[in-house]
Amino acid sequence: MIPNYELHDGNAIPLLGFGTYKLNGAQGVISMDAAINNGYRLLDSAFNYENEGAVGEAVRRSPVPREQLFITSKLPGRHHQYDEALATIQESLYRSGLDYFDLYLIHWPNPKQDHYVEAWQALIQAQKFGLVKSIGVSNFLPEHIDRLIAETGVTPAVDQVELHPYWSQPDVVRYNSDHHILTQAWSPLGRANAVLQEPVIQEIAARHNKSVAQTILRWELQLGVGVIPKANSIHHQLTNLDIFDFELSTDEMKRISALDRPDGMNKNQDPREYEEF
Ligand SMILES: NC(=O)C1=CN([C@@H]2O[C@H](COP(=O)(O)OP(=O)(O)OC[C@H]3O[C@@H](n4cnc5c(N)ncnc54)[C@H](OP(=O)(O)O)[C@@H]3O)[C@@H](O)[C@H]2O)C=CC1
Ligand SMILES: O=C(O)C(=O)[C@@H](O)[C@H](O)C(=O)CO
Repeated sequence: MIPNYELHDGNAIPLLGFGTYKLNGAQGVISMDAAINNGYRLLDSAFNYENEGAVGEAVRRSPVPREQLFITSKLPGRHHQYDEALATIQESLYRSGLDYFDLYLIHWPNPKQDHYVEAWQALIQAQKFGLVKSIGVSNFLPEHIDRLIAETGVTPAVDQVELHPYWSQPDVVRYNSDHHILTQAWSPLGRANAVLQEPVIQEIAARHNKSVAQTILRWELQLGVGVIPKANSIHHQLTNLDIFDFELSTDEMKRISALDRPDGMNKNQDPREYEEF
């Protein structure tokens, strides 16, 4: 039901996945388990979410074979130095109880700290060791990716960035597409902020008999972007999957894209400045 995208390394990734930020502990496992039962195959986690153990437990509880699931985790900023990065990827695996991740990302470039190139070298090595199948980055701008390619010769397979109608980053999406890097949208629903009350999208959604959230996710897919909405609510989980039976027109796509605004970032986490450890 969910289409895959073929990454430049030959691996396939579902274009719609399940975000797990803030899904922790037993309730987190229940929510992730429900998501898999409802049809999601990709779970997006991170070392810093402190829920890699819950992700692993949901995978083990699921009747879906491990090889049909796609599990992502991410390297935190405090462990960018090469040896620490490799040990952290191993620690992520121990926490999850999994043998490998399908995708591992550098969570933030932290350009002031300036160790993201050696973090990338560690991800390249982890892929060679078989700890991770695909490697990528998150919150990287073209200038950061240019440097990774220039200094290592290896292009990330994925760039996971903030993307929703108020912050659609067309330059990043174009750069990634030109380099066969899949852009994946985090907070694709703007973390349920005012965008869900946006009149332009309400009008377009009503025309298609869909919700605003479904219309936004559809707009993102038609931009060529993967999406990982988080939903604890079962109703949200199900409706977010139901976005493959309608299509937005070119004009509707343009009207939603026109909502982009200079102050549209949700929490002012500009990767040029923001550092997360
Ligand atoms: N790489 C990075 O730096 C980052 C990555 N991420 C990843 O991206 C994922 C998604 O982003 P996130 O920040 O969680 O925000 P989302 O944009 O996915 O929004 C989640 C919120 O939207 C609500 N929601 C979900 N579906 C619907 C719907 N159909 N209608 C109305 N409301 C809905 C959820 O409610 P409820 O839960 O109650 O159902 C929740 O409050 C994260 O979980 C994480 O995996 C996020 C931030 C940064
Ligand atoms: O959720 C993530 O992946 C993050 O990187 C965090 O920055 C998150 O966006 C957050 O809101 C932390 O306060």
